[in-house]
Amino acid sequence: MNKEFINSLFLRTKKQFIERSDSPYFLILEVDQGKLNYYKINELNLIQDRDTDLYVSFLYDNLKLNECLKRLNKPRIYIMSSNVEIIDYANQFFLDDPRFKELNEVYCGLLKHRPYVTLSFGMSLDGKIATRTGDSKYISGQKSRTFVHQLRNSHDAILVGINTVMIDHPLLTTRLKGQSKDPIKVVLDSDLKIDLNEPILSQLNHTKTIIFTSKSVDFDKVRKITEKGHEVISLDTDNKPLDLKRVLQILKEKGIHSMLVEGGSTIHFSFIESGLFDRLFSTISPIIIGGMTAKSAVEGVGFETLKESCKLDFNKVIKRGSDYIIKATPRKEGDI
Ligand SMILES: NC(=O)C1=CN([C@@H]2O[C@H](COP(=O)(O)OP(=O)(O)OC[C@H]3O[C@@H](n4cnc5c(N)ncnc54)[C@H](OP(=O)(O)O)[C@@H]3O)[C@@H](O)[C@H]2O)C=CC1
Ligand SMILES: Nc1c(N[C@@H]2O[C@H](COP(=O)(O)O)[C@@H](O)[C@H]2O)[nH]c(=O)[nH]c1=O
Repeated sequence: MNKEFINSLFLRTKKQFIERSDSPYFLILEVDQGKLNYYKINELNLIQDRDTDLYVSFLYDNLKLNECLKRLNKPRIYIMSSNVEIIDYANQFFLDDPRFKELNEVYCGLLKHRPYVTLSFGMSLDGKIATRTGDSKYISGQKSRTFVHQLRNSHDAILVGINTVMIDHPLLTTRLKGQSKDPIKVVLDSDLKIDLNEPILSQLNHTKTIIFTSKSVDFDKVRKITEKGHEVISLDTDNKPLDLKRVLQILKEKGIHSMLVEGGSTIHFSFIESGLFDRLFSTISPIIIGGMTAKSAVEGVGFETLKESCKLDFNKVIKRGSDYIIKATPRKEGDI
């Protein structure tokens, strides 16, 4: 794909994207051998890039998208939008259509130099994500956990911090009825503390795990991990915490376009503080955990003043079983 071409398109339309509340999306089709089969180009005013096999169209409604996709034969599809609802819709559409499931070459996301980042956590009514002893499985009820597995299914990767791995020993797989896809697992672990017997490093796991570390780590351990089929990426510094921008950039270069961040509290704060997320799902369950030392959903050092705090918009409240899932997105500058 010609990134420069796409970037220039994005820049040209940025103003329009931001100003319209029903922001349009554009569809980029990379088509087999330059042929658009069974498809009337004029219908969507497709623009063709001279140097590549890319066709671009600006779309305003989902119906047209359905029509267009049904007629195409083996396209690679990139749907870009500044509107997360559209991304959700498009993800849903492709997941429901077996033809596109097979293609597995669909990218729905924002045009950025990093993956599209979704934060998700399950907390008690009093904002705790674990008890003081670290017991956390599970705070969320069965139905909201299914929702989280749907999120896992629709993201390319899932990221957690090393403490979560060491305390929870998670699987981080997608467990849904019927066909589903496991995300690539990503762990931030500066000192490579991860135990080789962790479930996410077991060979029974289908997708690989990428561990980000700092420069000085035990190379023998790195070898053992890579022999199991996983990857260790050492950032060229011993600075702590690991540089999230760099981590995200590397993941994007590896073809990871969307990433779910599932904790814990320290990781959440890092993403929030640096503004490196696009949406957040907070699942609230009707239980109270209490305890000064029990982890809250977001910790780290926290913001000093309310002025500095992270402002969000509530977009949606979803009821799943006895839980409420709140979807929120970062408030854009200038919003009230
Ligand atoms: N209910 C829920 O939804 C969830 C609950 N949890 C709970 O959260 C708890 C763990 O949370 P917590 O202790 O905060 O630990 P985290 O899982 O957030 O891991 C934090 C560690 O990650 C490493 N790290 C590396 N780079 C970064 C970075 N840029 N930003 C932040 N951390 C980085 C650091 O260790 P180092 O310096 O060694 O690299 C840091 O101490 C567990 O009890 C778990 O059960 C976790 C997830 C979800
Ligand atoms: N406990 C908890 C969550 N925990 C997250 O899920 C991970 C466990 O995944 P798995 O081993 O695949 O089931 C755990 O390490 C943490 O990242 N998430 C939620 O939505 N709600 C919950 O109540």
